Amino acid sequence: MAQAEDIVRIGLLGAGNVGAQVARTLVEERELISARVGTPVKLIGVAVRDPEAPRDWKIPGELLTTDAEALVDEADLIVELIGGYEPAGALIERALRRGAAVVTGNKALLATRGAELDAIAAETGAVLRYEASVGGAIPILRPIEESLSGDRITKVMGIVNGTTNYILDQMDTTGAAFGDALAEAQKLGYAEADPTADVEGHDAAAKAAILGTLAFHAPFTLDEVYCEGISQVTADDIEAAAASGYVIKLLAIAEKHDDGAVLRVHPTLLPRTHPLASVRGAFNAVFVVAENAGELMFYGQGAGGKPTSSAIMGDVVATARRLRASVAETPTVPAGAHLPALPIERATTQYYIDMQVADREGVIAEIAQVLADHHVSIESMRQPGSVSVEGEVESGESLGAQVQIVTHLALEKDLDATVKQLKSLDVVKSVTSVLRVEVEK
Ligand SMILES: NC(=O)c1ccc[n+]([C@@H]2O[C@H](COP(=O)([O-])OP(=O)(O)OC[C@H]3O[C@@H](n4cnc5c(N)ncnc54)[C@H](O)[C@@H]3O)[C@@H](O)[C@H]2O)c1
Ligand SMILES: N[C@@H](CCO)C(=O)O
Ligand code: NA
Repeated sequence: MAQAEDIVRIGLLGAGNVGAQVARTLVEERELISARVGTPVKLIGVAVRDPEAPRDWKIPGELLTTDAEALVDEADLIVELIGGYEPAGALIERALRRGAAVVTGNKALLATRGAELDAIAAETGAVLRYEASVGGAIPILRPIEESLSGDRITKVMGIVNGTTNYILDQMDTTGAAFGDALAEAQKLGYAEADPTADVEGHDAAAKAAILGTLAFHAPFTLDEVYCEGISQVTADDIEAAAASGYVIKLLAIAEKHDDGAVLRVHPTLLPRTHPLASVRGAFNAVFVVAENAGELMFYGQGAGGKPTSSAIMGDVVATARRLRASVAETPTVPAGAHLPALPIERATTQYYIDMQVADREGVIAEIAQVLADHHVSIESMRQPGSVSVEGEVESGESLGAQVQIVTHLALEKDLDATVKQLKSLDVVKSVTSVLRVEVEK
């Protein structure tokens, strides 16, 4: 596309939370960005759905258009910030097919059609970059793709959704109600257009698929990620966790095994001393473990218009430099690469089990035996004291007691079988919650 000393013509699709900030930077900081690229850059148009809509930054009227396709056909570099599958997917494909570069933050699309879009880009020699899609402002994809390209990554684990971290943090620290905390996260520009994607873990799962793909050099898709969101996490769970010295976080984990990889997203208990436990508000943090590098931690603002625009602009500068230099890129995921996604039953982690049990002798021994029978060993056990069951208690009936167990590392398959058998015991009235625990990084 652009030749040396040419102007790099940039087309922006979407001017919402992130897009408006990107437009502002491209207009107000045009000289700086051009100097960083080494070639003049120019924002030639901003495709929007409604030119009259109020925005966080007022875009000059002459840049606004509702004809996204025409803009795609004219620009050297397209920044896609509409989000969702369509029309974003078709517009990105259209740009790549004509060899134009694309910068996007669209994790939902990348986690479903990433390999296909990469293949189109490879075919036409177009550049496709998406640093903003994971961890907002945090430089995480480029370090994985470039800085760690001479090492073997074995695990990536982190807090990658700002909205849910904000909600859990507010519930934990201020006792805010779930709905109020979500409304605030939406107001602050952290949430997806449909916040179900955040709350049910789909956004984090898309990010897990992207992280796994780049870390393990093989394609993984959203539907290969085991996913549990935070809608089942109650204020009682958070309180019980706090009483035992834990905090609940939604973690995304991609773990390499000899014969594949387990990718999973679920609420997780972390000891308050764990580095990820202190990640507050909409901040994100990602641990990367590599054979030679050991443990690395990346931390920063994971959501919000301005922070995310920083990652978009980094990709814009890097891409515009590439257009100018016309250097071919070696793909991070080689054509034909394949690594099986393993089922959640293959995951190994620690577990927290909270139960209401009969308050009588021998109960603990009976429970311990069930765990032992399934090769699940106990790290710690608490009995926060007898608690009353709700409603009327007839005289002579036992009140029941609470038992909280944290296991050592166990296989998910064994844990499932353990919980199933515990539920069938007469002495176990109910298993109130089962949560995975990460004690180690
Ligand atoms: N907000 C964040 O913190 C954040 C962080 C990282 C990545 N992202 C991703 O960036 C993208 C944009 O996020 P956002 O928060 O800015 O979303 P947003 O909903 O605020 O903005 C999207 C904009 O696109 C517009 N739009 C919809 N259809 C259009 C069309 N056909 N043509 C032109 N414009 C159209 C909408 O009117 C809206 O203004 C999404 O893919 C999101 O997942 C967002
Ligand atoms: N909705 C996303 C935006 C950042 O990708 C989040 O809350 O993390
Ligand atoms: Na990022």
